[in-house]
Amino acid sequence: MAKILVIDDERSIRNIIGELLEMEGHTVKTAENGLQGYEMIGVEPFDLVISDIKMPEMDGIELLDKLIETHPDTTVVMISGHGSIDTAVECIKKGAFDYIEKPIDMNRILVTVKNALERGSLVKETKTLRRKVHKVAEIVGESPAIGRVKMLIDKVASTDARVLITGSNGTGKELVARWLHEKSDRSSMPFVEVNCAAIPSELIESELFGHEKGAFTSAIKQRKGKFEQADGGTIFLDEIGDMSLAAQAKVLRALQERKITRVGSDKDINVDARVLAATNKNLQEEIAKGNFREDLYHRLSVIIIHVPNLSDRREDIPLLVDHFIRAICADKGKPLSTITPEAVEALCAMPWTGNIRELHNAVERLLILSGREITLDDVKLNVMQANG
Ligand SMILES: Nc1ncnc2c1ncn2[C@@H]1O[C@H](COP(=O)(O)OP(=O)(O)OP(=O)(O)O)[C@@H](O)[C@H]1O
Repeated sequence: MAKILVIDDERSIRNIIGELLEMEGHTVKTAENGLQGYEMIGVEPFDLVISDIKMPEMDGIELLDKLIETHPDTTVVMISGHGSIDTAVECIKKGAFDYIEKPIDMNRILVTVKNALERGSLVKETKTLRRKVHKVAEIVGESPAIGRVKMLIDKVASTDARVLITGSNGTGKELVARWLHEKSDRSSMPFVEVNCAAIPSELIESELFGHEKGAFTSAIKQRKGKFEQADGGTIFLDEIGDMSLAAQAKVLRALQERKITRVGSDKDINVDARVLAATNKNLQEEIAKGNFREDLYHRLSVIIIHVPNLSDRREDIPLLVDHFIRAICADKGKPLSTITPEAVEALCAMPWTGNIRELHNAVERLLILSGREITLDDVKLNVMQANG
């Protein structure tokens, strides 16, 4: 059943609609004006908002405008008084789903709510399907080293345990994080990635936790942070070892209390996001140097998945080369190229300090620069020499 928020300054209207919908099995909360309602929506999500138009503090139109900006997926139904039908029609043009006229007709409410909830679930379903179409790439490899990684993914994905993914650049840490999400019960909800190294330290707090309008000079409107965007889903904190100590303290609080506060606000917001983190740094060393908080490390590393270097699983290289040739040719709409066994052997013997990303780029380069068959000479000329 759905969670519905009824906003009206007339208590009798709130009660009539509330009781009716509760009898239908829905969970109903009420607010006296737009401002109060908007604050409640900031704290917990609602499947449907039913709002009066004329109200003190913040009216229904202003509320609708704000919701379209900050909660575009929320379905809104307006309640219009005798004189405000034109305004109600305006609201529908803006994005409200429908309106109900006063005096309230019980049957009309039930039909409108049913339709509005159906629309809401269709929007969610479409998003889920869209996400499914962008399927997560396969983890290719049959070596014992990658087999252990896959086994750990299968074991821990469906738990809500926090996972720290370690390994060098380009080994596939992000891919592991995506699979942990994909194989979890949260897979129909968002997977939100944050590259902690790419965000300047003075912006990271607002990026992670959001901000209120006017919280700082460039905060021209309210914005949800990544933790809120990941509510119900997974947040992936990539390059966590590069996060400033100040930001680490804030993340620690979010993990301990499962609550966040937007910059410029003093209100706590509950968030239910599973946290995955990755790093190519040795966090124990960073702790010893005073660059990383030990308490945060222990919060993040309930499970540790180490993704091995490609040089430690060379037996996977032929499979990966074959996989990348097929994937890149299909992607570019090119006929399938082949590669000679000697060329594969040469690729297997290379150092691959950039790991799978480097191998992928090398195969892409070979497909561009070689003929339909990739030979040992092609590898020597375009990969070995190019890599010095
Ligand atoms: N086992 C694998 N099979 C197929 N493709 C893989 C595999 N592992 C990684 N890849 C591909 O290699 C590329 C690099 O992987 P990914 O971005 O996950 O690495 P990373 O460890 O997160 O890198 P960085 O530390 O630089 O962020 C991606 O295109 C990914 O899809």
